[in-house]
Amino acid sequence: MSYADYQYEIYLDGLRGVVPSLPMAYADLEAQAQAAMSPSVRSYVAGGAGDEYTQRANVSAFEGWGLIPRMMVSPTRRDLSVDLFGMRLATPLFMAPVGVIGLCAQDGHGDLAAARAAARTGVPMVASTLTVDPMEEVVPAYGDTPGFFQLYTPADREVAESLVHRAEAAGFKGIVVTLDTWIPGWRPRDLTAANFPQLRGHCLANYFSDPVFRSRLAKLPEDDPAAAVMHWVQIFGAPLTWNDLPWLRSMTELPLILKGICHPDDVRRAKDGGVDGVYCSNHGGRQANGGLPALDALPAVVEAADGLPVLFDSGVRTGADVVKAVALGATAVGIGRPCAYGAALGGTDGIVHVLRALLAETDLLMAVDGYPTLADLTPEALRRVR
Ligand SMILES: Cc1cc2nc3c(=O)[nH]c(=O)nc-3n(C[C@H](O)[C@H](O)[C@H](O)COP(=O)(O)O)c2cc1C
Ligand SMILES: O=C(O)C(=O)c1ccccc1
Repeated sequence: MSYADYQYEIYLDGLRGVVPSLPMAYADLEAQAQAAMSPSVRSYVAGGAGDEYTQRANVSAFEGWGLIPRMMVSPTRRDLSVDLFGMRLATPLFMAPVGVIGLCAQDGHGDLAAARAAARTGVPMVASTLTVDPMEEVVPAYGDTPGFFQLYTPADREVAESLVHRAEAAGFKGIVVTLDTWIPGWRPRDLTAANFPQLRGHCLANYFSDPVFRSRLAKLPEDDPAAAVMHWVQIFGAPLTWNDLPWLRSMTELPLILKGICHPDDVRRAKDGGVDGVYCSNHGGRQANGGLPALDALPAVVEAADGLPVLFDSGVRTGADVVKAVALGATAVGIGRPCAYGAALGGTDGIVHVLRALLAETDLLMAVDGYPTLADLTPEALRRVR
């Protein structure tokens, strides 16, 4: 069995007259999923900051590199597995944290859909702080696949500590602290519709179920949801400084990963502060417009990380993108919007399809181009084409 076998499965189904019900090309996935979403979920998921230049550049940056084919390697068996924080993962993929993926699934439980997709594929999910279902209900659906908890660090430190301790107790295998979103970026699509899902009370289950958060309220969220949302607004974001890293580090013995790191100096400070990994990302161009595509930030981040694991996301749409990110030094590659679109079209099955298609294409590229293991994918395998 290899990931490439997904294509034989599809062609053999075709002999029985069965054609795939889910899209094969990313452009079709995106178009069909956006059509299936409500206008408010669509603008939130599909949109980004400003005129979305950076969001588009994240995707087109991959076209700036070409993989050089190698022949006579006979890569009949490929190895896509990676070591991450002492765990052996079957593939380099993970599901990037997507708050509101919960709302993307037609049944309104997209976090559980993603968790079940993790169980079925072995691709870990990084669960957002912003989920429809509380973390204690998400983790059991992971099966044997490890999962990670993404923390938006609340200004109320005791709430932050409570969330992290719950994440540990729930069984997550690492904490990803997102640094680039203590305040939302300027998002014209959402502003046009005056639409921000969390303000309407969506995806706040981790807060509303939190004993410390609840202890701060005059009336419980069940009795006065509007007041609970307003309290959430007040504590949601804390603009952290490097002086806060010792506190973050002290909160957990689980692997600690900082998300949103794009500058080599920030990598060095993170390393000095004892993190276990850095996560190079510009939040899919949702936060700051006009910046460097995340892929272009990756090589310097990898160099400064000097052996520390580097997670990467922003703009990954195809197997070729996965191969290029790995060749530029990513230890693991995060899939964001494509999973949300998979959830919109087919819940768990839709996400599983998106992940299997990405893995099949990655595996086939390694086969056709003669790179049997991820370790063979180095910067020398790539050439800048523009
Ligand atoms: C709808 C949506 C919600 C997101 N929510 C979160 C979140 O809760 N926490 C977080 O760290 N990143 C969040 N992200 C950012 C993703 O983790 C990831 O960085 C981004 O999706 C990568 O860009 P791409 O999807 O265009 O590849 C979100 C992204 C999207 C599209
Ligand atoms: O939409 C996002 O990307 C996101 O993660 C977020 C969450 C809360 C406030 C602002 C942005």
